[in-house]
Amino acid sequence: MSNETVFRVALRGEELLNNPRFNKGTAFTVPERKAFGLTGRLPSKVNTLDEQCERAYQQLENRDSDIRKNSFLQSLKNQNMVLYYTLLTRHLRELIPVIYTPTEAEAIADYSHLFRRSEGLYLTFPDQDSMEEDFLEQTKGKNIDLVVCSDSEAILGIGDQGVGGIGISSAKSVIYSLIGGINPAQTLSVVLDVGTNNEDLLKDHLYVGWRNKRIRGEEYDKFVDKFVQLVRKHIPQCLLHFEDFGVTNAQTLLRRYRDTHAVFNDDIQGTGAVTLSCVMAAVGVTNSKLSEQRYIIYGAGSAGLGIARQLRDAIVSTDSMPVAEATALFYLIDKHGLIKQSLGKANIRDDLEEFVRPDEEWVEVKENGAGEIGLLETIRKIKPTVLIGCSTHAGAFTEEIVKAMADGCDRPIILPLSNPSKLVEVDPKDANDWTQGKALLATGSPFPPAKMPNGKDYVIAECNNALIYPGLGFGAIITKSRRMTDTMIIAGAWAVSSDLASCLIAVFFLGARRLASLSPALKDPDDALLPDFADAPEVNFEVAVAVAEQAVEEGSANITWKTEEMRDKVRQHLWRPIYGEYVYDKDGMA
Ligand SMILES: NC(=O)C1=CN([C@@H]2O[C@H](COP(=O)(O)OP(=O)(O)OC[C@H]3O[C@@H](n4cnc5c(N)ncnc54)[C@H](O)[C@@H]3O)[C@@H](O)[C@H]2O)C=CC1
Ligand SMILES: CC(=O)C(=O)O
Ligand SMILES: [Mg+2]
Repeated sequence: MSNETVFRVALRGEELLNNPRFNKGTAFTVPERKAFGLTGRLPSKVNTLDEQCERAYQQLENRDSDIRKNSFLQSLKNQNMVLYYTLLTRHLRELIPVIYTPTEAEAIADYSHLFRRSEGLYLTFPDQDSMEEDFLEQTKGKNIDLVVCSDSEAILGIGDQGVGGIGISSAKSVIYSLIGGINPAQTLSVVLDVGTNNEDLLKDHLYVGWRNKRIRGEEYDKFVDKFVQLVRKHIPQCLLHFEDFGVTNAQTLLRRYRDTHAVFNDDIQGTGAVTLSCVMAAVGVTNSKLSEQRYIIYGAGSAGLGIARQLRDAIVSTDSMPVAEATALFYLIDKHGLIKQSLGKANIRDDLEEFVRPDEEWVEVKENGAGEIGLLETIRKIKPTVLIGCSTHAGAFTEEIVKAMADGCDRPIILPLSNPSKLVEVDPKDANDWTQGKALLATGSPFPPAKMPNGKDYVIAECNNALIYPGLGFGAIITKSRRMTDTMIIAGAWAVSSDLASCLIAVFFLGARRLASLSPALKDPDDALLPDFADAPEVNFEVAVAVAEQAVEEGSANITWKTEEMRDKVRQHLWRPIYGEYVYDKDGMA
């Protein structure tokens, strides 16, 4: 059970007050104060958690900017974990943007100036000889279920942030607990500090990371491998989540480790899953099928390729379309324009091979001023129904582009997904106005509602992987906690091929379908394409149940839960922030 109500605790006095996991501050009861040597260390009033929340919220509201609120919440997290998560839970919609995108991007970019205290495990390239010791210092006896790691090369859309990338590992871990229900004490946030190519950081004398150019090639691979092998050796049952790696390493690491450990790349798989849910909901509104769309993916990096593959795989499995035919529905555009044969090997990454368009398709299309087939040329020729942005190219979907989309179909599906908000490909309000409310829209960061021509609000769904990865991960964790290695093997018989990634993709697909089924737009076509983040815990509960059901049904987990008891079983594993009752025990938790 994740929510014990009586804790045997070995800490006393200052040590207890300084431990965020166990500290209750003014909520320590009188008997606890006596038992733990706290009476003289606290003011006499015993507060309820409600009162503490009220006070903390007032203090938060006094901060005049989101970045200051972010710092305040960071401090609170370091002081009192239950209060931190309770406050976030009670003001979820308001505070997610403060602890996650867009504000966390600002906090990461200014990490070395805002730094106060450690947020997790910092593994630095020159210190690799002591990696195992450092790793064990933070993991021993903790029963870690989840490790979130980043090498910081591609943080959100703001690029290489060096050691500051610990901020994204830590924010993603918090979201797992807040929305997914994973016990925060059983998560570990890691930054792999392999240097940085961010000149501003290298020049900054206050930079707290390793001041060195980014390590590449064999040295990098060995360093990351050393870390992954430690995870496998010491916490073999955990889910290892990769976040915001550069696109080449992201693909390579997923490929390299997916057969031997439960690894998950959020930018590829999580984004693919949430975008699939969003597009499923949108085609529900237009009363069409995934296989009846033509897709442009603008920005063919980790997210773009993950989305293309996830949508393509879904088309193959739901609409029974052959793989080659489904793949041909996709047009990927990157920095050098449409990805087509004549761009040549030098401009096309190997992993994009299957999506390369044949040149003969474009011989009659006039290139743009840069000598490329750009976004506009592609839209005019193929009349896409879906346009997805994950390019970090702010404002790329101009009025001309958006109107060209609307010229080609009645209800264009336009998803500018780049984060943070300032990098969005188009402000959804503009896209809505330019198409007289016809565009079906969702963004990667939160935006205010747009106005429909009839004066009604059009709620802009947030199509962010955080709406689905906590449930996917939680479902996978409770499933794999029994015997993950067997899961890989057994799932092979069920899934497309015998590797864990295929199993997870299949399982994720079910999670995505469950999320899509919760779309408000399916009840009212003018409503949001995805559920609101305020409902994210309930939504992710459903996702976790779907994932667990699938894992049990296919026999990929050694658990005997019956379908009808699945919801209760998943619920029992959910962690929620509550203060337990403490009993002093010198051999208890510390
Ligand atoms: N909403 C969500 O859940 C998610 C959103 N994202 C966002 O998507 C964006 C990309 O993220 P990743 O794929 O992880 O980064 P990435 O660096 O792997 O990919 C970005 C791609 O865009 C291309 N690109 C850059 N400028 C371009 C331009 N002017 N025209 C066309 N392509 C261009 C790059 O060459 C690269 O291939 C970021 O802003 C990120 O925050 C990423 C993951 C999840
Ligand atoms: C949401 C996310 O993972 C990103 O923007 O990178
Ligand atoms: Mg990311």
